[in-house]
Amino acid sequence: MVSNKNHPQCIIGRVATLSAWLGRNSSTESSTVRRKRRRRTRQCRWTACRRGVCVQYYVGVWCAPPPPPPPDACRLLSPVMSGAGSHADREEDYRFLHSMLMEKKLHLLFKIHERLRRFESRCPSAVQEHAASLASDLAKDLMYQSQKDEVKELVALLNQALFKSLLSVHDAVAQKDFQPTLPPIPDDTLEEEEDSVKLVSLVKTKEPLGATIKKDQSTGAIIVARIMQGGAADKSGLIHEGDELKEVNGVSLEHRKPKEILPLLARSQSEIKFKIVPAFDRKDVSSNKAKLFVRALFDYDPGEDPAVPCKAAAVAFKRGDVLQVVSAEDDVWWQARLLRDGRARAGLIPSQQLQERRVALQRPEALFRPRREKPPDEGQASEDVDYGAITGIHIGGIRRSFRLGKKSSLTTDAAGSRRWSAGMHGSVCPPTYIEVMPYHSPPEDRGRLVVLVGPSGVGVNELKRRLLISDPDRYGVAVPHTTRERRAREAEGVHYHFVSVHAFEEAVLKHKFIEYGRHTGQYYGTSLDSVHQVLAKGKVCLLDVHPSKIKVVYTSEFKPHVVFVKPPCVEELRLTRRRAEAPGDPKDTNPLRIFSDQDLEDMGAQAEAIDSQYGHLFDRVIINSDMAAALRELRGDLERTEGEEDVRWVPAEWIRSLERRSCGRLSSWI
Ligand SMILES: Nc1ncnc2c1ncn2[C@@H]1O[C@H](COP(=O)(O)OP(=O)(O)OP(=O)(O)O)[C@@H](O)[C@H]1O
Repeated sequence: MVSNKNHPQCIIGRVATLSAWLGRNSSTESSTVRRKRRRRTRQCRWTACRRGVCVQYYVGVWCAPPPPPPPDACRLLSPVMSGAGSHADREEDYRFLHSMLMEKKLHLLFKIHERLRRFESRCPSAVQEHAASLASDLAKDLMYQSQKDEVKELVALLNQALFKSLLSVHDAVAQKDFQPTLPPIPDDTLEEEEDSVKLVSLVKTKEPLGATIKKDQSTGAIIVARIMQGGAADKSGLIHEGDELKEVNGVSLEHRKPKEILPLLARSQSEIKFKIVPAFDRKDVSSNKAKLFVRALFDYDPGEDPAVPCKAAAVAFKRGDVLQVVSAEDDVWWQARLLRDGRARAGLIPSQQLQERRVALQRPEALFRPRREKPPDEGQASEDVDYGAITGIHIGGIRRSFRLGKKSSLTTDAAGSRRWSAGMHGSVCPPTYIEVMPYHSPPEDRGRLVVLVGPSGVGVNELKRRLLISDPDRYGVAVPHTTRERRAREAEGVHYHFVSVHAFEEAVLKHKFIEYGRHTGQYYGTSLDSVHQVLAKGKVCLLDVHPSKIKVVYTSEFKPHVVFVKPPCVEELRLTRRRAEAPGDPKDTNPLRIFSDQDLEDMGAQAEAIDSQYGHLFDRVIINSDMAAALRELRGDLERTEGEEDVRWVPAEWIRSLERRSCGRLSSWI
């Protein structure tokens, strides 16, 4: 709100004359005057009309036409370059000079310089430095003078908090009142050997300072170790990492330990004064504000971390949380904001490197063993229960999944862990962070892949079946392939794709299956093509797979929504599952699925193993205690994610699948 000296007409000028305008119809102003006024005024005004009376309020700056631009400094670079060729002896020198002078940042600097020069030449100065008090006086005067609606409206406007803030900002700028006034520097402040001491005075608020300090082991000096981005120290722009703190509120910090300094800060009332020796080679971190978003693949509680430099400055998070990394400069501790927290202030989190080291120290050796590929017969298929007629609708693909068999003999803890570690690790990368980006699915993108995973017997099939019945137009399942004979009432492409052994094995070799297995000498499998067919109909394709197969469809092409169906605690399982009925045809030869105590315990153990190894891929966890409630939750979740209100954080690799290099820093991990 600064105006040009030659045209000193700013808001205060207008407000001061408003009382004289009241009651005057705007039509009394000549159209030429109005035109001129409009031309000179930036487009920030509003009009109040009451009973034919029109009052115009102007907010803004009256500007003079801009002076002619000075010669473009960027254009000067071309002749410099063409002349440089003859002076540069070596091709290498010329190329260096060329890249330096043609650097985009250099050109931007020139542009900024030119703009500043142009602005400076206008000598802007405020015509009124006390707009806020003037407006407040005016409001008081008007309040008792007239009962007209226009007067009341003007008084209301002048009393608006936003308007008052605007005027006080104007006054602060006009008075160049940008910082609290510092007391004069005492004569004895500068010791002889210190030629560069800075006195910083910060107004104390409830907000923490947002900085950590440490003692330099070699010199004993107290050094600013970290400045949290968005914190009070960062916003002040006056304290930087590496600065040496000499005094706090006049108290010397010599021979003091960092923990003795905190009480000094706490003791100060309205202002904290620092005497600082600025860091010699301070890096400019302001240009380095990263826009890196990551999803945490582990839980982190600073309270439990003895190595964190400052627990209060650290951020606690849960696996699956999205964090914005604002500084990854430090190899050990990054600074990040927790998105669900909504706070602007960043805190410390372990860097990817640190977390990898920690995991490597903790992980049992078994996890580093090379992965053993299982032959398809080994536990991949357990049984095949045919589809059934569900309330009159034949729905293909309802079957017991090829997930690890519930009748597996691998039920002991040791066997269970062997099973998970051997078959489910796609990689030996330790889980740290995965780079993610926000993704809004386009409204026309109706087809969607939903992957359901869970331990055997938890109810994945039952949930899928009920979801299909609830809305067969919206949901679909991939029709599986089999090499067994077609039975009566079975239709090709509806219940199964019946193919020869040769065709099946050829498809296996061409990696056309998401998963496949053998049962009683026959192949069964779910192909990528059959998923495509469901999606092509604009339906949500429900796919239940063994968790180790998520990675086959965890691609930018499918962008699946992964739901983990989790069992409740064993006591609750006992109550709800003891005599659970099997899905499908009630005339089925095995209508009841009987769960022994051991089965229920195994289910819980499997769920834990799946969760710990694949949890980072889950978009949603649904606990299937009461079937109706779980179904409601699943439907609600799918409907919500189909809508536009939820932003999905998907692996950056999906979004930038064409620019693989960009993910080099944080490789995605499955
Ligand atoms: N919340 C529940 N309450 C009671 N019974 C349930 C519940 N959820 C599932 N069941 C029952 O548990 C049995 C197993 O369910 P389902 O076949 O859906 O499991 P699954 O996870 O698909 O197992 P698998 O992969 O081994 O086929 C079924 O008889 C089903 O009716």
